[in-house]
Amino acid sequence: MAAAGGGPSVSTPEQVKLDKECELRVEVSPDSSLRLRLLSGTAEIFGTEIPPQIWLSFPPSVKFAVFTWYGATVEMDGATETYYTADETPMVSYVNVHAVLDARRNRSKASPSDSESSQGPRVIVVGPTDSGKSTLSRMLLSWAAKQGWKPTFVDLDIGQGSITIPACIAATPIEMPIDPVEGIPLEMPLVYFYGHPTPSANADLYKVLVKELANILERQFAGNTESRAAGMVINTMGWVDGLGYELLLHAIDTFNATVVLVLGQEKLCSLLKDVLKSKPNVDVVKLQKSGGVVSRNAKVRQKARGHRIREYFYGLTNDLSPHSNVASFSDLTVFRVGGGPQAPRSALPIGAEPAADPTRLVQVKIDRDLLHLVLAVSYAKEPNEIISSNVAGFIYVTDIDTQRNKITYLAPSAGELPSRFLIVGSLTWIEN
Ligand SMILES: Nc1ncnc2c1ncn2[C@@H]1O[C@H](COP(=O)(O)OP(=O)(O)OP(=O)(O)O)[C@@H](O)[C@H]1O
Repeated sequence: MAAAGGGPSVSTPEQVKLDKECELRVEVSPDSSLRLRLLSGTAEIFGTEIPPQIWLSFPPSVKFAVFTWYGATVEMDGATETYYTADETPMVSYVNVHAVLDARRNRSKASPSDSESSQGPRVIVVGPTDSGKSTLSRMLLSWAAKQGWKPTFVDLDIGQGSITIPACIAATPIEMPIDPVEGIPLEMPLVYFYGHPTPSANADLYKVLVKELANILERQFAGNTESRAAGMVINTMGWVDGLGYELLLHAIDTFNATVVLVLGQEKLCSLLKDVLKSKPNVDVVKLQKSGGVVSRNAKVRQKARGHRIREYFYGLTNDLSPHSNVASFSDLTVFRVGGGPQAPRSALPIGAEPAADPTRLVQVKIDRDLLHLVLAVSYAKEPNEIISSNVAGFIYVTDIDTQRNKITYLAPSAGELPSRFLIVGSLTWIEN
C-alpha cells in the first residue's frame, strides 16, 4: 500500500526513512531541480545502487523511485510535485526474473561458442503505454551490468525511447549500471532513423529498420561470445492493439526473442501465450505493473520528445555546445523514405489508386518546408544504401535562405558533416 510521505513538496532538506523492500516515489517539480542523497543503508534507483553521501541532482519533471532491499535513509533538498513512500512494489518478482536470466547467461557462457545454447536470453518487454516497460528494461540491464555482463539494450520505442532522440530505433551495449540521473550512455549507439514518432506513418519502413538492426546485432553476436551470452533486453512501444500488436509480433520474431515479459495487461499476455505456444523456446511471463509508474498524456509525451531533442544538442544540464553551421544547398542531398506514389495515375488501370511505396527513396528539394525539422545524417556512401544504413547523428534546420541557396543548421559539433546524405521525416522541434 502507498503511504503518504512528507507532503507534496520539499523546500528545506528533508530526511525520509525507508523500511526494507519499500520505495520512495518522487516527481520533481516542473520548475526546479531536486537534490537527493543516501544518508545510511543501501538503496537503488531503477536497479543502480546510489553511492552513499553524494548529492544526486535530478532535473525538473523527472519521476523516479528510490528502492531499498534492506532499509535506508535518504535526504531530499529542493521542490517536488509529489513524493510518497510505498511498501507494495513488484520488485521481488522483477529481481526473480533477473535471477533466472542470470542463470541462463551463465549456462550460455559455459556452452561451446558455436552451439545455439551459447546465445544468452533475448528478453523483450511489452505492455501498454505507461506500464513501466522502460523502467523494467533499465533495471534488468543495470542488475546484469552489476554482475559484470554487458547486455545489449535495444529500444524500439520511437515515441519515448531512451537511447537517442525520438523517431529512431537504436541499440547499445550496457557496460555499467545505468546512471540514475544521466540515463543510458550515449557513446556509440547503433541508430536507425525512422523519421516519425508514430509507427502508423510508415509501418513497413519501421519493420524494415527493425530487421536491419536485428541483422547487424546478429552479426555482432556471432563474433563476440561475451555479448552473445549476455543477451539483449528489448524495450517496445506502448501500442499493443491492431497494428501495434502486429509490430510486437514482428519484433519478437525478428529478434528471436526467448523471453517475453508482459507488463500490466492480462489480455495481451494471454494473446501472446496463445500465439507463441508453437515456439517452446519462448517463455511468456506476466509481470505486475508497479503502482509508481506515472501516466503521461499526449501533451506530456510530446513535451518529453522535445526535451530529448534538446538534450541531444545541449546536454542534460546544458553542458554541450552545439554549433550553428551554414552549408550551400549543393553540399547536401536530402531524402525522404516512402514519399510519393509508386506509379503515376496515368500508368494505372482505370479506377486504381496509386499506392505509396513505403521504402521508396525520394530526393527532397531543399526549401523552407525543411525549417524546424530534425534531419538524420546517414552513414550511407551511396543513396541506395540509405535505408540499410545507420545514422551518424542529427541536425536541426534553423534557417533556409532561398535567395543565397544556403541552409543554416544546428549540429552537435562544428565542421563538415560526416556525410552529405540527409534523411527527413516528420520530426519537428521548436527550440526555446
Ligand atoms: N516505481 C516508480 N516510482 C516512480 N516513478 C516511476 C516508477 N516506475 C516508473 N516510474 C516513472 O513513470 C514513468 C513511466 O514509466 P516508463 O517510462 O517505464 O513506462 P513505459 O511503459 O516505458 O512508457 P511508454 O509506454 O511511454 O514507453 C517514467 O517517468 C518513470 O520514471
